[in-house]
Amino acid sequence: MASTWGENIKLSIFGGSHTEAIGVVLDNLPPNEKIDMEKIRVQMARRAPGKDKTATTRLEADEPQVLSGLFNGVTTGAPLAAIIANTNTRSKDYSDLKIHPRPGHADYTASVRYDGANDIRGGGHFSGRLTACLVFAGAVCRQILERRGITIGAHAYAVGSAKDTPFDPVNVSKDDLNALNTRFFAVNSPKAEEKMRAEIEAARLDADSIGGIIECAAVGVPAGIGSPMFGGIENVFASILYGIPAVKGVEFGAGFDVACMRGSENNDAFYYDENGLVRTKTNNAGGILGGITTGMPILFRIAVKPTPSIGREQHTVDLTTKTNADLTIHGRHDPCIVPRAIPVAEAAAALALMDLLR
Ligand SMILES: Cc1cc2nc3c(=O)[nH]c(=O)nc-3n(C[C@H](O)[C@H](O)[C@H](O)COP(=O)(O)O)c2cc1C
Ligand SMILES: C=C(O[C@@H]1CC(C(=O)O)=C[C@@H](OP(=O)(O)O)[C@H]1O)C(=O)O
Repeated sequence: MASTWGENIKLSIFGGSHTEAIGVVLDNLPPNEKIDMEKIRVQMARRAPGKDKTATTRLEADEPQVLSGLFNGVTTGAPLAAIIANTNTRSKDYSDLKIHPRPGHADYTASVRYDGANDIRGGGHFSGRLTACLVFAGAVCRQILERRGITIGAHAYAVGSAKDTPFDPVNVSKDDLNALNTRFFAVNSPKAEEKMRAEIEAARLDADSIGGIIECAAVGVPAGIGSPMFGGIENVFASILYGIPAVKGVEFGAGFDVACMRGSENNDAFYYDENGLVRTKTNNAGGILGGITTGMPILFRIAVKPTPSIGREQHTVDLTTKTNADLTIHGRHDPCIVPRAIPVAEAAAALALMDLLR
């Protein structure tokens, strides 16, 4: 499987939702970087399952066990390897799904691709559980990036029809991002969180699920990072963001809205600020021109689909009898993926920047 990523750093993720553990190897990190395990735990806890009514009831400690690459609290330069135990599995919920693939999940395509040998339990290697590994690796990288003046933060931009206050594309600051990037279900406006929780609860009570959008920003990234044609910021970010299960769209800056703008409206006018730095008056470009950073905040949004495993009866097929069938899924699923995926988006951004800066 293509579970290895990165040009300059090498990220490799292994395991399945119900295997003994999942794990991650991250290679070519700079040596002698101090890594605070407590900061890693804060990020892991933001994503961990079993948190509240917006999440799956599967409860996992998500305590990473570092096997190598850290010694006396600093990176050694050797591959950093960690595992995270799977303890609260309930594999019987999945016994029927090899025959009756879940609409919206990877059961059918995985079975075709891997000749039926794929581990179906908990979604196997396709599970959102694997994002615990992304968060671990991202939590390491973001500590290194912080020391280089880079701060990353994200919030729930939308859940169903409930919307949060978006980032100010020009002035989003380190303080704004630091107010978000250690929180569960981070939002700019508490009112928005209330409305989002109501949307999630309504879907849950309806034996259904709901999607949304996560907005993420990185500030302090100097101008001049990234390369044409395929090594640009958009290329590198998109390739890791699409590795997050359930992500179906990625947009940068004004994104798809540019399609209905005129050039005079979309172009971000340059000016020199009081420190002699080139800045732009607007930031429709999301901090990226020609794949290269402008020095303005990098801004992107990801569209997260509604959780495929829902409680309602659905139509599927029986792969053994080759007939149409009905399916009722038994299991513990997130009614909405957005709240738990916020730290995952930040982690992906940290990995992308680490790769681009290395
Ligand atoms: C943090 C996170 C949690 C998820 N939780 C669930 C879940 O509880 N149930 C489910 O069916 N899918 C869940 N997903 C989504 C599926 O893993 C995903 O839809 C599936 O692997 C198919 O991949 P695709 O949606 O990218 O096509 C979750 C994804 C993430 C990132
Ligand atoms: C365990 C996690 O989320 C899981 C992601 C997931 C899926 O299909 O993606 C399905 C569920 O797995 P299970 O049926 O084993 O409970 C979620 O609980 C996690 O994110 O740590």
